[in-house]
Amino acid sequence: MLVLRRKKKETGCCDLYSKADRLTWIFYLQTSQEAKESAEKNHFFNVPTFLTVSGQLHLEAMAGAFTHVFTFGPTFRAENSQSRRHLAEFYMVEAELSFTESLQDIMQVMEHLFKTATSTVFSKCPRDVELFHKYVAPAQKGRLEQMLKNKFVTISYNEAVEILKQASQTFTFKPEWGCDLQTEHEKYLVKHCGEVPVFVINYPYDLKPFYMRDNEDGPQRTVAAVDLLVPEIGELCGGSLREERLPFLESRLQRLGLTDSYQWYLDLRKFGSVPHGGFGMGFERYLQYILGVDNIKDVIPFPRFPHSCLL
Ligand SMILES: NC(=O)C[C@H](N)C(=O)O
Repeated sequence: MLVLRRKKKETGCCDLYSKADRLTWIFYLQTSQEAKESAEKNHFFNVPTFLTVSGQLHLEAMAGAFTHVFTFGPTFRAENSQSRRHLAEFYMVEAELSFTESLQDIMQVMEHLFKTATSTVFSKCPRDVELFHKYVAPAQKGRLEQMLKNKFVTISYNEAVEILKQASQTFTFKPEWGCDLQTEHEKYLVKHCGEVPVFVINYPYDLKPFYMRDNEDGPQRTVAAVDLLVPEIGELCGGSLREERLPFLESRLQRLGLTDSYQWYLDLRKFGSVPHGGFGMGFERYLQYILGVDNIKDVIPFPRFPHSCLL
């Protein structure tokens, strides 16, 4: 954690904590209806409060003032998944960069962060790393050293779907343009590219959240989104250019019926915005990958996942 924090600081990033989000962890987890009722009764914040899924929108506000910002903290997902790569609470390092107009700029920062953090962990904590590479995943060290020397591969979502369609392997989920990539697809793509980290870029518009920038390559066809897939794990990082154009954002939020909830976010554009983008990297998945740990629940002291919150 310290290495990631230091790496971001060294590159001139400003360290921020989304405090309002953090306050929400101390509250009892509730459904949105329960939260609304209890907020009406108790008037603590006067509004329903929730566990945060990401610090991104707060970072976007701060990137307007400080240009390059990052945060590192707990985030929550209510996905009912018992897989060896999902947690209900996980830590995420997130960065946001102003004055960037290309997804390549974001990918460069992602790759640089991954590589410099990993080399630093290897050189500063050799005994801890050695323990895992000796007893848990003996082949991992060589693979990672190789990976650090080579440039990550980039393919578009269109190319990814074509590769999957031409695969001799039969998938449980048939690959189709417009459908999300499943774990089995991600694994195949990484294998196809030589078991190296792979950036998949330009996903279908309808698959991605409202804040991603329309590529204008057809009527709402793709957005400037990127996912970084790594061997054994699948998605490690996700990011995008953000939609900084007010009319685009307004019409998308309107179609989704979210205009009122995100008025403050629209105001960021209304009163002056710049092209910007960012990404998030799951910390436990990062540890899983560099140490070669099979189950995500083994890289966090108190794993919380569906139907289990022991401590
Ligand atoms: N900061 C990011 O781009 C991460 C993204 N908001 C996510 O939750 O995956």
